Amino acid sequence: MVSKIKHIGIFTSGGDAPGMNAALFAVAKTAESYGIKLSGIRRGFEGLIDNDLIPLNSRQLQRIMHLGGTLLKTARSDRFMTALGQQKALRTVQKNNLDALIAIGGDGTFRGMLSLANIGNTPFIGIPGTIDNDITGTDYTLGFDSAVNTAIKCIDNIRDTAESHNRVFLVEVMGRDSGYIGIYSGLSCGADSILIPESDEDITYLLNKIKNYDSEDAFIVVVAEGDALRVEEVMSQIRNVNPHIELRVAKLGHIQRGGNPSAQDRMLGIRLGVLATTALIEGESGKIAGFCNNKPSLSPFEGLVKKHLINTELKDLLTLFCG
Ligand SMILES: Nc1ncnc2c1ncn2[C@@H]1O[C@H](COP(=O)(O)OP(=O)(O)OP(=O)(O)O)[C@@H](O)[C@H]1O
Ligand SMILES: O=P(O)(O)OC[C@H]1O[C@](O)(CO)[C@@H](O)[C@@H]1O
Repeated sequence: MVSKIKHIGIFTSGGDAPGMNAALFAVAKTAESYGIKLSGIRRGFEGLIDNDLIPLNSRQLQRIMHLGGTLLKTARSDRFMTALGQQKALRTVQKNNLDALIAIGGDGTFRGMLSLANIGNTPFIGIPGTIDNDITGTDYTLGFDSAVNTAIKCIDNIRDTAESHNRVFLVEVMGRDSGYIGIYSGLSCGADSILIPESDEDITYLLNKIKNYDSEDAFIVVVAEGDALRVEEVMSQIRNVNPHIELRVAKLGHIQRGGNPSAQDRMLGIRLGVLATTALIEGESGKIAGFCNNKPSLSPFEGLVKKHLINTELKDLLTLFCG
């Protein structure tokens, strides 16, 4: 197939996520197979504003596709939130004769791409890359599985010490507005309680369970960072209902965003990279590449909303195991 696209620009934006390098590798490999030039834009929208481009090839990416982070670096760009920043970004696209763009990031990145689309007409496709798994149009985002695996390792370690001391532990996991890391890691570690932004009943379950708690067993509470009740507030509510227990807090933080991607994220990066590049070549634009029910899917950016809802099956699991 002869494509009108001769030169693609690609960048990573928002929080880094394990698997981004695998996706870059797959885009490079696919582009090369069609004789398309690939340029990497460094530091997300910041690099687009500053005309910070580097050539990319699959050989160089093959050697680092197993690493976490992103070769292209990433950023949260306040300058791109302004009309001036967006104009400068568009000039970079024109100056470098970029025929199409691929953005790897979260929902903020995709909102940014929509702003760019409003002032220019460069075709673009998004690859969902965020550990939060808070995007519609795909069952899983790049980096989520690795982040959950990292959180699980940490919580397992915490259980060892909690069991030894008969302690109650509050473990805060990441997820700016999303409880996906919380519910997956909590269920996988046998947590006694899981607090997520998508549930209102979870704190009631927790307080009911813990008010008369008097046991030699550890008691693990996983709290999503985005939950309406912050860890400190949860701690004080627990102390109010049961002042006798020994309580400790562990915030896992950015540990969850680093590390080599899991097999699942490497494969997802490869699949999404190929899907996004071939979609552009076939004339698609304004879509997010994803996998739904294990099948490739392209969803329009316009319909994109943050995936706030935890489905009924997961909610039922939460009630069964933590209710
Ligand atoms: N409404 C918007 N208009 C224009 N640009 C935006 C908009 N929202 C976000 N952006 C741009 O996209 C960048 C990335 O967004 P954000 O920081 O929300 O991360 P993200 O892509 O959602 O990833 P993560 O889920 O890892 O946080 C922002 O720093 C900003 O430059
Ligand atoms: O690294 P930063 O900019 O502090 O962002 C932290 C946020 O990014 C995320 O890790 C998503 O990338 C959220 O879970 C978290 O709230």
